[in-house]
Parts: sequence; structure tokens; C-alpha cells
Amino acid sequence: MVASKPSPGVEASLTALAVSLRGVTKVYDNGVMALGPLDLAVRKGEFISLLGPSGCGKSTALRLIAELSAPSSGIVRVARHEGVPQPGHGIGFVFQEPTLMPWTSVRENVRLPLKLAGVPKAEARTRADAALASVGLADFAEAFPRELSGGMKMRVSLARALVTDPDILLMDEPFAALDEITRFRLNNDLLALWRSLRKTVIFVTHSVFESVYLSQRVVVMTARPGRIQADLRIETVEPRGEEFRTSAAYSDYCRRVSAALAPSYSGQSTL
Ligand SMILES: Nc1ncnc2c1ncn2[C@@H]1O[C@H](COP(=O)(O)OP(=O)(O)OP(=O)(O)O)[C@@H](O)[C@H]1O
Repeated sequence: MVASKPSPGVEASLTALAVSLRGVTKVYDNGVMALGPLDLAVRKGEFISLLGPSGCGKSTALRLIAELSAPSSGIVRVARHEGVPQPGHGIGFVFQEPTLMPWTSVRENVRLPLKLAGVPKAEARTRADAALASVGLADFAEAFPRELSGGMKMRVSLARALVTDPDILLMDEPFAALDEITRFRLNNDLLALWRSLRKTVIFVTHSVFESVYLSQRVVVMTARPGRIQADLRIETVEPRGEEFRTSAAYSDYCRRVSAALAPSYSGQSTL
């Protein structure tokens, strides 16, 4: 396991932990041990990827962090702003499927979390429009989901996650269903958003290439029950772009992450 240390440019913003999992296990009611014991510490403002074989418990880990599910043992700690009222608040969740309401406009889809939180309509509308602008969809507030491409739907889903101004963004294979060009574009836009908003991002992916391109740290998990196989820091010049994607350093990191992942696939199948 490679020890993690903050990269120089972000040291100041990484003074405290956003998420900490200690000795966390998850056994589902059907007896499946999905996770653990898992130990993971994520600093505030950090962008990490979780990578591992199918069924190793990546989504389970995100659900525990979002407090959508309780651990069977161990401790999950999530840092929040003072005054954040309920479990799950302060966290934005983006899934692989955009899961938009087809019967209403893009703006209403993005406004939904604020509506549920009781934010007055005029304020919620302004915030929804600002979130849409931040993902490049300022001109599509009145459109309906059926009028959008897959990439645009994912942008709406991202805007909906950002509209509550969460401290932590959990992303569960958000770009897996998109074509490569759209995926690259969204990768770049997500990095630009992360640089400007400095949210903590925990990003689940099956793609070694995507994990290295996006993250400051790639956390490789073992086959089920998921534990940490390797924790690799990606040190590069920021901001990243096509230059990094085509660099020798990028290829080298991808090779190292692939090598760290290999033992996770060599054991018994957990599918
Ligand atoms: N609600 C549930 N009840 C029972 N078993 C579950 C439940 N949710 C997940 N599992 C099982 O727990 C294991 C881990 O699932 P999880 O979805 O967390 O893995 P994953 O790494 O995200 O998989 P993938 O990469 O395929 O999305 C799997 O074997 C899965 O079948």
C-alpha cells in the first residue's frame, strides 16, 4: 500500500477529514458480506476514485457514507458544516442513471432537492438556474429531459446534486454509459467544477484511465468483501488536460493502477 500525502497545491485546504471509515463492514440481510473491514480517510477538498472489480462493494461504501445504509460494524464519520440538520444532508449523490422526471422541465428537476427542503420557490429557481449555468446548461432550463442528449442529462443530474451546495459529492459510475468523447468532455468539466468549488469528491468507476485522469488518489479495492488493496497518489501538474492524458506520466500511473488492480481479479469470482 502506498502511503498518501497531500499534493503541494492543495495542502492548505486539506487540513481536516471530510470522511472517515474505520473498521467498517457491511453484511446484507441475505448474508452477503459486501464490505470490509474497510479503513478509508478522505480529506476535505480531495478528489478520490474508488476502483475495484464488480461486486466488491464500491456502491455499498458510497451508500454508507451517504447514510442511506448503516454499517454492520465499524464507524463512519462524515464532516458537515455547522447547522446541517439531518443525516444525508451536505452530500450530493450522482448515479449512473440520471433518473430525471420526464414530465417536467430541466429547471424543475434541478429544483427538486430545494423544494423537498422547503426553500422558497423564487430562491430555489435562482439557485437551480445557477447550478444549470455551472454545468453549461443555462439555455436549457425550460427544456424537457427527452430533448437532451445522454451527456446533457448527466449534466442535469450533476446540477441537481450541486444545487444544495453539498460539501461532499458522491458519484457512482456517472459517465459509464456515455460515449468516449462525451465522457472526456464531462471529465474535463467535472475537473473544472472541482477546481472552482473545491468540494470533496468520491468517484466510483471501473475505468483505470478515468480514475487516473480525474483523481488525486486512486483507492483500489479487493474483490468482495471489499477492502483497500492499494492507495495511490496521482501527482501531476494542475490543471489537467489533454497534455496529461497523452503524457508518459499518465501512462505510467495507469500501468501502476492496473498492476494494483490485478490481484483483485485473480481470486475467486464474486459475481
Ligand atoms: N441490498 C442488497 N441486498 C443484498 N445484497 C446486496 C445488496 N446490495 C448489494 N448487494 C451485494 O453486495 C455486493 C456488493 O455490491 P455493490 O453494489 O456495493 O458492489 P459494486 O462494487 O458497486 O458493484 P458494481 O461495480 O458491479 O456496481 C454484491 O455482491 C451485491 O450483490
